[in-house]
Amino acid sequence: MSRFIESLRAARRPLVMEIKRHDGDGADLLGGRSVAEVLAAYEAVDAPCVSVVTGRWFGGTEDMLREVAERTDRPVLQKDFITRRDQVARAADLGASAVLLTAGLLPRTSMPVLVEACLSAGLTPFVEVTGEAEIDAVPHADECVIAVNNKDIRTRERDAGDIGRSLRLLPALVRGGTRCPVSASGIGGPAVAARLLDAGYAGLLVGTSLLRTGNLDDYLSELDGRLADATAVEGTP
Ligand SMILES: O=C(O)c1ccccc1NCC(=O)[C@H](O)[C@H](O)COP(=O)(O)O
Repeated sequence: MSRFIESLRAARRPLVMEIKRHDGDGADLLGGRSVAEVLAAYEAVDAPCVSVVTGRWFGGTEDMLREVAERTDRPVLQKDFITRRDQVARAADLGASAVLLTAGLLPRTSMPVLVEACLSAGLTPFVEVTGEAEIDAVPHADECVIAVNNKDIRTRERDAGDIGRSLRLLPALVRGGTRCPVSASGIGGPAVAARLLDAGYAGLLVGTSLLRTGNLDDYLSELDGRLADATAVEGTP
C-alpha cells in the first residue's frame, strides 16, 4: 500500500491538512503566517498527510511544495492542474508523495497514462471525481486515492460545496475498488467532517476551514467529541 494511503488509513483523525495561500476569490488564507508556520501547526496536531496547493489560481508555487517536502517526513500531496507526464516526474523531484489528477479536466485518454506514470514514479494518484462515470473510469483504483470534490473546480471552487455529493457517491467509490475514499473541499467545520467520516470516508481533504479556524486544537477536539458521540450511539442496544 502507498505511504500516503497507509498514513491516512492509520490515523486517528484522517485529515489531509492543506496549505493554500488564498481561496478562489483571492481572499488570503495564511493570515500573515509563513508556510513553515502553518506546517508546524499541522505537525503539532499530528496531521497524517499534508496537501500543498501549487496551482496559480490559489496563489501557489512550486517553491511551497519544495519547502514543505524538505521540512516534513509526512506524505505530501501536490494539488495542481496536472495534465502531462513531465509534471508527474517534476512532482516526484520536488518531494511529493501524491499528485492530484482531476478527472473532469483531463481528456479521457490521459487518465490511464497519468495513473501509470504516477505509479511508476512511486507516487499515489489522488484522483478527484464528481460523478459515477468518472469513478468507473479510474484505472488501478485499488492503488489510488479517489476523492469526491464537493465543489466545482471549473468555477475555481467559488461555490459553497455540496456535501450531499460525497454522501451519494460513497457506495460507488467502494464498489469501484479504492481502499481510500476521500471527501474533498467545502468541508466547513468539525460537524460536517464528523458526518463524512461517520458515513464511511477513509479520509477528508480540508483546507479553508482549518486555515481559518482561530484554534486548531478546539476544532480537532470538537471533531473527536462528535466522532465519539456517533460511536456511542451506534453501540447503543
Ligand atoms: O481540484 C482541482 O482540480 C484543483 C487543481 C489545482 C489546485 C487546486 C484544486 N482544487 C482546490 C483544492 O484542492 C481545495 O483547495 C481543497 O480541496 C480544499 O478545499 P477547501 O477545504 O474548500 O479549501
